Amino acid sequence: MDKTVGINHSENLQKAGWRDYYEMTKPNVVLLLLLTALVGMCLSQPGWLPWQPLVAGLFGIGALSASAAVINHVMDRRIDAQMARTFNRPVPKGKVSPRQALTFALVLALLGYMVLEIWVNRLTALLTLASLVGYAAIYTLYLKRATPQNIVIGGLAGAAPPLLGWTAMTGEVHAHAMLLVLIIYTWTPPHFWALAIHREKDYARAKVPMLPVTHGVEYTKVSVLLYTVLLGIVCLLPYLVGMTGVIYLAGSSLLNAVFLYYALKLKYAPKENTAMQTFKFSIVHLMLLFLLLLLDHYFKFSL
Ligand code: HEM
Ligand SMILES: CC(C)=CCC/C(C)=C/CC/C(C)=C/COP(=O)(O)OP(=O)(O)O
Repeated sequence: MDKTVGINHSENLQKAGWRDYYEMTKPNVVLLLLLTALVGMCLSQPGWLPWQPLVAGLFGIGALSASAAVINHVMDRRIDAQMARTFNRPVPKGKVSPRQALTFALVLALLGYMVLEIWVNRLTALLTLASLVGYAAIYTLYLKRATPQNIVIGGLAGAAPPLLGWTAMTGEVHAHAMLLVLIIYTWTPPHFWALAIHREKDYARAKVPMLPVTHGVEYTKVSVLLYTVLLGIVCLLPYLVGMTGVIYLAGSSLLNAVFLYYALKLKYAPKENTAMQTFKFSIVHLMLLFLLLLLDHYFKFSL
């Protein structure tokens, strides 16, 4: 059955509540982004963090990320209306008008930017704003519709938060922060393409040129596998440059072995739900990987 309904133009058919606004901020994604920003903050220095850049930094990065997510809901409303996964979102449903959503996004962005500028530093404010533009404008408005490499290029915006956390504490870009960015950047293709394989028909119907639509599911599975191997190598770098210790090395190797198992299964012995399982595991993988970085860091300083 075709569950998609198209945009509901009869204004406010159902009244919008705070839950609709909350949903548009992609809260689970923003929470994980904030964990990676927090890890960037913690790894930038030994011992306890100063509370002002900690609280203001997380608030500002969170508010600008949420704003980017709301803008994505507005700009993608026509695409979202055609996909089973997204047709029920507040904007395509007509619960929140594009103008209301954009006003909400503007308030979040102004608030977030001001907090970063006043209580953190200008470098962090500008880099976070650049990430918002990278995701909400460059990825959403252009790349997503233009090329199957959309998420590879656009992934840089979502990978930025560890660097944003680091600069919030130190005011400087550091090579160790760039390694954390590189990890998320390499993680993004298997994270997203696993889901895109599962939702290939959705994307085809909405005419979004995602890799499984343009190059086929088998080609995408090979790409997931290759990026997962690359991720395993990139995850070794923090240990090899002396940034982390053996706790991280052992834990991350285990996580990457499990990710590789899913990627191999997806290519060579898939069941109906393997793609979705791989996508779900990617989220657990990134969360545990960044928690491991924290554990490893504080263990080193407690010795
Ligand atoms: C260009 C980069 C990215 C793309 C295209 C992408 C794509 C997606 C998509 C389409 C979903 C929705 C799945 C659904 O609704 O069932 C999703 C979910 C998710 N993504 Fe990503 N993602 C990207 C980067 C990231 C980053 C950087 C993070 C965090 C560090 C992240 C964390 C998550 C989380 C936590 C979910 C689950 C959300 C939920 O269950 O509500 N993603 N991703
Ligand atoms: C300031 C800053 C760090 C900004 C980055 C913000 C951000 C929310 C990044 C996450 C990337 C993401 C969820 C992409 C999916 O978009 P999609 O349109 O492909 O997925 P959808 O179909 O679920 O909307």
